[in-house]
Amino acid sequence: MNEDAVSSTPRLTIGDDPFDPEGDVLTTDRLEAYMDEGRPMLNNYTRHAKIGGGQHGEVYLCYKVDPRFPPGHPDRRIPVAMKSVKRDNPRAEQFKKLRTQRLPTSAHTPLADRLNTTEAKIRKEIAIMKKCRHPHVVRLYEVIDDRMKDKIYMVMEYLAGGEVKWRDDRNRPILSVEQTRRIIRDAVLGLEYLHHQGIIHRDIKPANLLWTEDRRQVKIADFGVSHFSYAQRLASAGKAGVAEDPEDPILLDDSDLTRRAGTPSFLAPEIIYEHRNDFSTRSSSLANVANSGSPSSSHTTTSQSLSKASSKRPPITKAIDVWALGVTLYCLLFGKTAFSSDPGAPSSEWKLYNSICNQDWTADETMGSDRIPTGGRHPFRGSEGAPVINLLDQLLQKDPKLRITLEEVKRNPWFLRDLPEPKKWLQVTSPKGKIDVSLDETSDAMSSVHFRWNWGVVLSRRISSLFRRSRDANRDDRDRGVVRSDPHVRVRRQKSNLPNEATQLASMPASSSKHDKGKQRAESRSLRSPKQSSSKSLRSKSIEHWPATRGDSASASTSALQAPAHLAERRRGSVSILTDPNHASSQSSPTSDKRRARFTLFLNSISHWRPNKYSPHGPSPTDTSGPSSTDVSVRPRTVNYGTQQSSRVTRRSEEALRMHRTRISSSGTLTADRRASSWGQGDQPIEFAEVLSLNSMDLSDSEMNIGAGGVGAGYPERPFTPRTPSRLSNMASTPRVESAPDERFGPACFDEDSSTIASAFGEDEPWENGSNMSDGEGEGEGEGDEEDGDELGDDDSDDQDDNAVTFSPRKRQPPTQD
Ligand SMILES: Nc1ncnc2c1ncn2[C@@H]1O[C@H](COP(=O)(O)OP(=O)(O)OP(=O)(O)O)[C@@H](O)[C@H]1O
Repeated sequence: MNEDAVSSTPRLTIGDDPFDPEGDVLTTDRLEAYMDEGRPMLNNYTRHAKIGGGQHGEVYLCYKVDPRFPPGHPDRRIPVAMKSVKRDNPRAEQFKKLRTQRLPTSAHTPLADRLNTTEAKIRKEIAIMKKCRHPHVVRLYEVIDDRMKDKIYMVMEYLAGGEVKWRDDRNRPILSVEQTRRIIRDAVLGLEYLHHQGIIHRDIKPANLLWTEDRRQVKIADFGVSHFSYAQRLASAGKAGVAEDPEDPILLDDSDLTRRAGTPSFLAPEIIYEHRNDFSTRSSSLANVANSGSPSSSHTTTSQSLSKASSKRPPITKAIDVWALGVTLYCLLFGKTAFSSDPGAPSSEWKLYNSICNQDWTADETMGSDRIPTGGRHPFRGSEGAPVINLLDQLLQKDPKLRITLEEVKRNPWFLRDLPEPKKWLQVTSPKGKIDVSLDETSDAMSSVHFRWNWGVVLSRRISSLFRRSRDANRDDRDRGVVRSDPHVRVRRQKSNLPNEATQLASMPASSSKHDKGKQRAESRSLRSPKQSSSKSLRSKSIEHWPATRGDSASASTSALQAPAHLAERRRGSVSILTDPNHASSQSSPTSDKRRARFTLFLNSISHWRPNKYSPHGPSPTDTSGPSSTDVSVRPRTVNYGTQQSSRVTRRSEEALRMHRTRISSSGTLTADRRASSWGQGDQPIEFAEVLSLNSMDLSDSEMNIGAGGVGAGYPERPFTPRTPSRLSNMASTPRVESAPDERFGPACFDEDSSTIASAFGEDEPWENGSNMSDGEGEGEGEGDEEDGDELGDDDSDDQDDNAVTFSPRKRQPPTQD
């Protein structure tokens, strides 16, 4: 390749365009491990240093190689983080045996297999990360899932700055208050986006906030224990914003809720609720203290909330992330966690939880490495520390119902300080403007039959007549327990035992699974008018009142108008037709509802027909008889290394859910009540013992902070050194510090205009890698250094031990991409 050709070659991409906010996550079902010029390769990725290791997996720095560029060209490689997690489930052995029998490779993964231990965990993590496209959330580019291998690989955006460090070895803060504000601002933006997507992170802490290479941004990482809440997504985005996801069964699986997730010091009081004391006496004494010292009013609020919080176990909602964010802010400001056991006393988990539930936090006289005076725990109004202490007070509100929301955090004066245009910033960073699920997208997502509402008027007339003819036939079919499907296939499905439509609308369908009930409850709740909601409030005490009723009343009322059609369609297990709220509200009339219902029936009748989607060799799309019919892997794009022929068997999520229900309800790992109520979506609170198995065991002080991380080694003497050597920095995708302001977001931003504003930093000066920003010397040594023989040597030895991957010595032909 000559110079000119190289310079005109488009920038290297991962997948089609990894930085395209709309870009799909690539799914690759073949893994080839080989040595190329002495380096281990995994498909197109050269593997380098190990940059992290978690409970279940390892994270490696890798480089995507673009063969279009000659060796040595700066665009030939871009860094990525590759996390590998070993499939480790009870069926692993069985799989191995099956593999040796040379069963054909297929992405057709029985759902039951997806719901086991580690594999289920990573699949859920993947499913959640696939939903995320935000400048402050670590981006997933590709999933390499070769069923013949023991590991699943996640290729992610590489955050070269490492995790946020916040304390020195003597527990003193190492970040300035201004730096802290910027970090928290980034985290709030990322978290707000996640919540809007219906995702509860469950493990917010400094160690899960990763710096970009230039340390101008942090991004939220590690979705290993995150939870997708259908109700939350519904509340944030409205019905029109909730497209069914092919990975619903994985996302909605909450068997992990029976395990406590998160890091002890960052757990919200409602998670460890049984550790609360009887607050009635305690709260009054705290209130007295609060009133005696002319404190800011916020403390009184916290104290009063203790007694209220004691009456009943509050639902566990996204507010747990807000609490954890409060603890994170506290860590950054004070160099220690907000709650701990009594100093001097032998530490125990029980004491920590007791402290979280029952004790107030304290504030040092100064905060940050710049030692700004706080004014103590109860500063006078107008004092320098009052705004931030006040914010902490609201974040660390023990009663989740009274806890500040992220929307409110964003309006806090301390939080907004130093932003040039706060109003514009608030406007641009609102996730509500970011997620517009168009009708096209939803119809595409719901069914492989492409249906556009733009054609609706014309089409409706045509298919109304068609429908009239087909309706009776359909009805007959349904009565006989037959579903229309692939033109060549007619199979029986479980016959509904529901008496009639009216009964079904009035109560939850007896034939629908428990799994779906929580979803239905959440939907029907959001469909209620505010008035109806309030009249139901006595009945639904454990339900979180999602902000949709406040902020999205238009879509809520629209949804209410759509309720009959929607419930009718759900009753039949059909695809949902999602409409543009404005469009729908303007057209809502008995006639249009009727028409919509007809469409629903029509789609229901044809939705099982997906021409050319099935492999001729795959199982029947509607064959529900065996485990092989449970594949849910609707994958938008697949790169098939070695062969261009895809033998994917896709299945609509609705079918998958049905399969899933049958399995789950019989296995007993998931109940709607457990899922719904533990996340504030259901009427029946579960026994807390089901969620937590708390053992009061003694932990040392350091153990208590396990996972909190944050110790900056060598602070403050050692200057900050970027983890990625400068030579490689030139190749990194993230722009250098000197870059123009608009580029600061790097290629992962949404668009140029919003990127400047959307930056939590809100200003153009480069991030100061001050001497107090120690990165831990040696931590990144050799990382990413392509010439570093030791590093590769390490990798090699790892590889020899790695029974999941064997790097064959042969040099492989460059793979072809879609
Ligand atoms: N995208 C990334 N860029 C840079 N480093 C990363 C990235 N993802 C993870 N790491 C590093 O790898 C470490 C482990 O990653 P991660 O937390 O995702 O693994 P895990 O198995 O889920 O860990 P844990 O069991 O602690 O939850 C992180 O602490 C971080 O230092």
